[in-house]
Amino acid sequence: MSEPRKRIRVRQIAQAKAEGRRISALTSYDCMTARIFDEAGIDLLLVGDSAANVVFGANTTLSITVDELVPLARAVAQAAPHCLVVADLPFGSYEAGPDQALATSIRFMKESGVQAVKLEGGVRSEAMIRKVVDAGIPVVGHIGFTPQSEHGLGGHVIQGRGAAAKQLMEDALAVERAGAFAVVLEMVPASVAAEVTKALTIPTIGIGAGAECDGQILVWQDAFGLNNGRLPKFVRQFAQVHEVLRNAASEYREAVADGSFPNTAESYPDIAPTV
Ligand SMILES: Nc1nc(=O)c2c([nH]1)NC[C@@H]1CN(c3ccc(C(=O)N[C@@H](CCC(=O)O)C(=O)O)cc3)CN21
Ligand SMILES: CC(C)C(=O)C(=O)O
Ligand SMILES: [Mg+2]
Repeated sequence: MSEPRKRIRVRQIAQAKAEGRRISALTSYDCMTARIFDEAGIDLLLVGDSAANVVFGANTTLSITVDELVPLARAVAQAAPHCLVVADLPFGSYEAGPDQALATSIRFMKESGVQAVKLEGGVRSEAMIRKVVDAGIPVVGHIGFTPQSEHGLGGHVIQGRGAAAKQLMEDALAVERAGAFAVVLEMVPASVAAEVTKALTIPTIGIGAGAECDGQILVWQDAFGLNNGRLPKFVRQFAQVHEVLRNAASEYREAVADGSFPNTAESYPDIAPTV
């Protein structure tokens, strides 16, 4: 008999890099997808502030609040017993300083049951990461294109190209030095991400950062084709869920319209049949 699958912990994520095993990560925002991705053996689930876009319909991630993200994080943490579950700290919930970062992280740990938090920024966020880590809360960093600063960065701009590679490396080293157990690299040239991955002892998890990162993450609605809008270049569609759901909804509508749903088996008789 095989041993029951245990929850993946920060230690196993670090081990994966040492042993050259790639880390698979996806976003999740609800109990149903969390259960499915857990069953599929995904290592890490991120309750991303991208919920602002793919759950609440906003154009940027800036508007989502801690009060909005905590219940989604609770749903995911509860439904995924084997994945390492990480929650994003929303914009405005940690930048004021280490004390704010810790207070928000403690809220996520107490109220949602996630096992780690993620926050954006390298050198500029070093003190915040250190404070949270020192309280015993595992932290994932996030550098390169950081969506919460998209207005400052001037849109969805590739980071770390040419001379900017040096700053990206400094950000990566700052995140590692501060005690983060992993770092997301978003929208950076593959060659630069490869250099950063080699320079760090903690795993890099790429999104638009090439194949040489220690792991990959995608927003699930992009990866599985629920989102059929314009997708970033780094997305591969592994399924077409939008079509599956639209066809199912059309069939349901037709069955209701022509009276074929519900049939007798889907209805209650007045008196239960005797066996
Ligand atoms: N659905 C979704 N997927 C994501 O990957 C994602 C979010 N939402 N929300 C938070 C951030 C924002 N991210 C984004 C959003 C858009 C582009 C994008 O459109 N990129 C274009 C080029 C830039 C442009 O023209 O705006 C590309 O083709 O890669 C990239 C990353 C990544 N994250
Ligand atoms: C795309 C990932 C890394 C993210 O931060 C999010 O989904 O919010
Ligand atoms: Mg995010």
